[in-house]
Amino acid sequence: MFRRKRNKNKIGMDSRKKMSFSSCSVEFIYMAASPPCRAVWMCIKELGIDVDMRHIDMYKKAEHTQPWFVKLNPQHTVPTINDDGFILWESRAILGYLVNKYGKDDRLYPTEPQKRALVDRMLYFDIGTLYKSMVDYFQPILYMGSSGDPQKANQLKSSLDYLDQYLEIEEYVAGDNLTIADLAILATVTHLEGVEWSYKSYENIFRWVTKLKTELPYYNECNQGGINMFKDWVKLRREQAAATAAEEAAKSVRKNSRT
Ligand SMILES: N[C@@H](CCC(=O)N[C@@H](CS)C(=O)NCC(=O)O)C(=O)O
Repeated sequence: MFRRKRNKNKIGMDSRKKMSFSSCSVEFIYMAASPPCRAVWMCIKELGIDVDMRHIDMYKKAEHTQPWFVKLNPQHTVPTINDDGFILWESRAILGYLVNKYGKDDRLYPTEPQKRALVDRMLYFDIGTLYKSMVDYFQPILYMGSSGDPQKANQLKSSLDYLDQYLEIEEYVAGDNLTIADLAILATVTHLEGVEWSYKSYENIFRWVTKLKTELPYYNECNQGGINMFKDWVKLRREQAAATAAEEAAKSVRKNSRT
């Protein structure tokens, strides 16, 4: 287990925001554009707890590679929390921990075994199927300029089909009230807005997202800025990929005209 003493002075105060609700000692290290971070942020709001928010810029400054952060989390992923020396990463583990430790009741993460199993099933569905298929499809496009593997696109579509089926019979993804599985999956699905992949044709998903966007008073605060940040980054990556392709084409024309 990673435990570190909390040392506020090591971490610059400029990037910190204090959220004041009921008192706790959690430091939340996040990047707004990251879906797992948005999920944890929504959970913090839902629980009404007081956290120190530390934003790190992974896009322009690669702050997640700085020694202080790698020392804290060798996997250098956000979200990461520091709860008075208890360090935890992996968003779905963080969601469960925050509710277990700070929830006034077990509504967001039921303790009754079968109810909890249904929430866990959807959290595992998210990390192993839905979020995974989204990353598998979009990462080669955004990082390597690939045009997109149709087989991976189909995997993403079938993950969305499964979710759409689940939501045909349920109000929320794991039953008839909001749980941490909704927060995780809401953050995943809305990430598609950043790459302009429409999920409107998945009627039940669209209805559920629209409902949560109006039902959760903190939705915009925790999500909209991050989705826009991601959108800008996607635009930049696409422009860079187009410029590289144009340069390669010009090189090849020059080479052919010489031979
Ligand atoms: N399964 C992890 C995924 C975390 C993750 O990959 N976060 C990305 C941002 S969305 C990250 O920190 N990437 C930096 C890196 O992997 O070095 C979770 O849910 O927390």
